[in-house]
Amino acid sequence: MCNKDCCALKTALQIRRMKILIEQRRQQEEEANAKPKNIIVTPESLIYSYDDIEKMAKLIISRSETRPKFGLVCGSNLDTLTDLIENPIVIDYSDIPKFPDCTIHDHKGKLFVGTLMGATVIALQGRFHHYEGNSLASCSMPVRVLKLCGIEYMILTCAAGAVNKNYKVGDIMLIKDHINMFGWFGNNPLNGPNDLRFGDRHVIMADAYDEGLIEKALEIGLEIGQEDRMHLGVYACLGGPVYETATEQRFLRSIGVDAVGMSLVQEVIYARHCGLKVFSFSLISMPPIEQPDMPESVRDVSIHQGQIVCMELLSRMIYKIQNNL
Ligand SMILES: O=P(O)(O)O[C@@H]1C[C@H](O)[C@@H](CO)O1
Ligand code: HPA
Repeated sequence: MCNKDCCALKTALQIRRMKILIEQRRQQEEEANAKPKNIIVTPESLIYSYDDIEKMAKLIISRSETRPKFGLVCGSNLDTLTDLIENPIVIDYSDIPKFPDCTIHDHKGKLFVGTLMGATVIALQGRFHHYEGNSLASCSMPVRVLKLCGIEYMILTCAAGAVNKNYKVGDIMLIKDHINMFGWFGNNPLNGPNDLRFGDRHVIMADAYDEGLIEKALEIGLEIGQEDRMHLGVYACLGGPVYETATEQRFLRSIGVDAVGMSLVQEVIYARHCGLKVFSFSLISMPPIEQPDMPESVRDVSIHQGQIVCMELLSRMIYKIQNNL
């Protein structure tokens, strides 16, 4: 299913050609970086320097005895994912120099370092959203910190509203692709001078969501008998904090979007820029606009059931990856 759905344009040949082009441009970029800059907008990429990121990473890994393999960002309604982490060391964001504050419900501003299914995991209980007043580079900065901590896999989660009429509250959407509305209008966390220590100037996004990891997640859905609750879909990031209008939702549906949210894609961009493998899923927290809204108590129960499935999915994913299953 994945091969068919996961982008017709993603042929191996096309990606290889793009990689050759990127390699050719690396040298030009090194030369260009050495020249004085003539920058007309405040560049996102200058907000955190490599040194800033390295200092944060050193502080975090000094608290861990083993090398972390997995990074996790817990979305809204998904802070309970950190309950899976054994013997965690917990660091307040306020103790990490230059980390912004979390200002919204469910995002507690705590970083966990610990073990999950035998692997060392660094989990962020709280992300930064653009609508809170953060630049996109600040929103995605933690991904670079985790990269310098040594992780290989970036697991990104979020709450989302259903656009696909077959989705229900409490369902899980495995993200196979996204539409980056910010990017359409020239707003990208990579805007500005590129630091080659993180990655190349241009980033291929046609294979952003790792197909092998999606396959594993689909297998897990079957193993735990939750395949009806689990979907494979396309996420669109709007700016928030307002929810989309009915017309916006119909428009999103018409262009192939299955769920809509206010985050995640900028983190995926940073993760792919620095070569991390990405696995992402959304917990559906709002029904599509055409479905009648449900009483709060019913919605809470459905979300709670979804949270439990997300916990099972996460721990089995880590187990499978860790044991090459
Ligand atoms: O961090 P995520 O994307 O999970 O949070 C979403 C976006 C809003 O902050 C909130 C809306 O319900 O959930
Ligand atoms: O319904 C939604 N719409 C947009 N963003 C969201 N984030 C959580 N739920 C939603």
